[in-house]
Amino acid sequence: MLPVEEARARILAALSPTGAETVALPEAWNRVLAAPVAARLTQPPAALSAMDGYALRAGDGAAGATLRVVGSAPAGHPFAGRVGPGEAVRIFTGAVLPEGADAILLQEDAEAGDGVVTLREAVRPGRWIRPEGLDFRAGDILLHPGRRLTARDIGLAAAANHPWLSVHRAPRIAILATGDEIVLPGEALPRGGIVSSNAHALAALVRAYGGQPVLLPIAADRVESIAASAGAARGCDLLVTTGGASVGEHDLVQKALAPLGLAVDFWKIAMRPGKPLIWGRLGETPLLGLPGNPVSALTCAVLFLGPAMARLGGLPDAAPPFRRAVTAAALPQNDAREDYLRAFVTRGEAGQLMVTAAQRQDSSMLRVLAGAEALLRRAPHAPALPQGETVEILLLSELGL
Ligand SMILES: Nc1nc2c(c(=O)[nH]1)N[C@H]1C(S)=C(S)[C@@H](COP(=O)(O)OP(=O)(O)OC[C@H]3O[C@@H](n4cnc5c(N)ncnc54)[C@H](O)[C@@H]3O)O[C@H]1N2
Ligand code: MOO
Repeated sequence: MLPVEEARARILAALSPTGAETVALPEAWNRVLAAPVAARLTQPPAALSAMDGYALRAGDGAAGATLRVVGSAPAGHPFAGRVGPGEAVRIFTGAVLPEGADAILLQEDAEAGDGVVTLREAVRPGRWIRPEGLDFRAGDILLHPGRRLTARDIGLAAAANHPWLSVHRAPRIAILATGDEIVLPGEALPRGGIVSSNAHALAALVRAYGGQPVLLPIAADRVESIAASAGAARGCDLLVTTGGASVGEHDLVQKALAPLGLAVDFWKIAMRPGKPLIWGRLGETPLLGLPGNPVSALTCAVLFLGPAMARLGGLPDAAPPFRRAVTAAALPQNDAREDYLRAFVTRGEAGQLMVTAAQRQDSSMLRVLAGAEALLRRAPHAPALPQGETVEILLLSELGL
């Protein structure tokens, strides 16, 4: 069986980023930038006052001096003249510094008279002046491709005079749940019926990873039914199936899709939960076949679908963000499969992450998964560990899950 790392590498090697589309700035939040954002102007475009007060020549700025006020410069209305010796211009925050001036007297340090102003404090040259280009200059590259855009980035792009941005198209991920026993939440349940949680959980996960989920009709455990539903995935960037991945004669995903041109790259990996993972291509569409057990499906989604979506979405780093944590309870020896334990996380006295594996690890138990804060990685053949040892975890909240 294939090691987890190798399985992920093969998945990533088969995928390339989606094309670019242009979106208006408010739509660009959380999208991945596809082209560099260069400043279209210099910011600030000229030297500006950072305070309300008076613009003057620093040489005139001794405490006790009285200057003639020759004009006013509100923001957006630059003073047309020049500040000469013995003169000052009333100025406001964000206004262009008038020619000739090189210092600002704070309003709080000024005594305004009739057409004059007296300095209560000396001024310092350059104080309270934002020089031209303090933040950026025209042509500076402010944001690089591959960046997931934050609210701060949107502000920066707006300040640089970009009304639209070029971003990667959000990956379209088709989700196909299979199984005779599967019904949609809220439907009448036949005897032996199971409510399909996988499709909904996966759709939410796809959203959390910045993709667009496309929910296909549930397929029964019949070759024609699976083939018909899967056909609707054409045009998507990836088809994810759940269920029917294992070895039973009702586990039909591969059998149903083979006549449609399914080329399997690998099936079965050395991982728990998630052993019967399928990776291949259905015609043009990459296919990730997840196991039906809900915890297996979601754990595989974290370890393989998340990275696959990062690659499709144009992010430079697709590896899951493992963190170090300290065991708060002992762990047993592991077998040959890389194990991902549902685990609870607290903070130790020094702020370190402390992790405890849940007692029950059955791959059907969604309540345990929903209550867990992390997946705790156990390498193949990892030895038993006492309390206080370092392990690797994936923090589910950090993944937006
Ligand atoms: N003899 C063997 N049996 C099994 C093996 C094996 O190696 N030899 N592998 C086991 C492992 S590991 C897993 S994981 C499961 C995976 O099986 P399938 O992918 O074929 O999944 P199903 O059999 O269709 O379903 C398994 C389980 O999950 C429930 N399920 C399915 N779809 C959904 C859904 N959309 N929402 C919620 N729950 C779902 C289904 O009812 C089953 O209970 O195989 C083991 N067997
Ligand atoms: O690998 Mo299965 O996912 O053990 O439950």
